[in-house]
Amino acid sequence: MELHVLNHPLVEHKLTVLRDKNTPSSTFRELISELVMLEAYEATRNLDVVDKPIETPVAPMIGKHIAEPRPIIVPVLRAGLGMLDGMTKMIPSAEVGFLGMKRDEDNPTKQITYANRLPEDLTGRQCFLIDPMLATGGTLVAATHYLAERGAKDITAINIIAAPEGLKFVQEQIDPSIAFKVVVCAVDEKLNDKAYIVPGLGDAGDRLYGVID
Ligand SMILES: O=P(O)(O)OC[C@H]1O[C@H](OP(=O)(O)OP(=O)(O)O)[C@H](O)[C@@H]1O
Ligand SMILES: O=c1cc[nH]c(=O)[nH]1
Ligand SMILES: [Mg+2]
Repeated sequence: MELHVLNHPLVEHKLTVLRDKNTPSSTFRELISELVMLEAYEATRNLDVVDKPIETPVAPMIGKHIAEPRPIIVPVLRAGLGMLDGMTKMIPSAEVGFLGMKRDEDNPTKQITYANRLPEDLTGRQCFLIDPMLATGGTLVAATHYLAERGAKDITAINIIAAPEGLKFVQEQIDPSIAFKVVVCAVDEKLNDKAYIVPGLGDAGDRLYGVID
């Protein structure tokens, strides 16, 4: 597993505003979108491209173009949806698949998968799993298995904040034959007794969309 932590003053500034409990949902949504665009720069460093001959107004040249099959972005609902608009701005030609997963808060290492809308065959596709929080790592492992069962061999997870415990769990659980990368803005201190990231930012889904249960 390859881990990239964005070390950048702009990221640190935006993250601090994001974490602040007094930041309203409207600003929280904008910041998530801006942060994922900055992460996308690192996350897409190995995006497959092919030569593309074009003519500028001055001369012909061979440029680069995103290769087929198109990359696929998979937001993990709900909170991952908050990162979708930033990702599709950065890769407008990507396809989007959906995975609805929710932690069982009475047993946070368990997830309930309540929705999926993904191509059956992901062979040869570069996949980008987006979800703001990597806490116990259970959701990311389950989502990665889901994609791997469909043939995905190149998966990049883009999270805003990760916990060290979750990163360790993911590292242990992901099949080493998968090219697997995790890009995060910060690795926090620890999990609390409810498996929330400390200091974290609280429940990302609730801060984006409100408390529904
Ligand atoms: O690493 P884990 O311990 O699995 O926790 C991380 C998961 O928890 C949150 O989703 P949540 O279950 O709160 O669902 P929501 O997005 O609908 O709020 C978050 O968006 C991740 O999907
Ligand atoms: O801190 C956490 C842990 C899981 N899910 C969240 O949204 N936040
Ligand atoms: Mg939630």
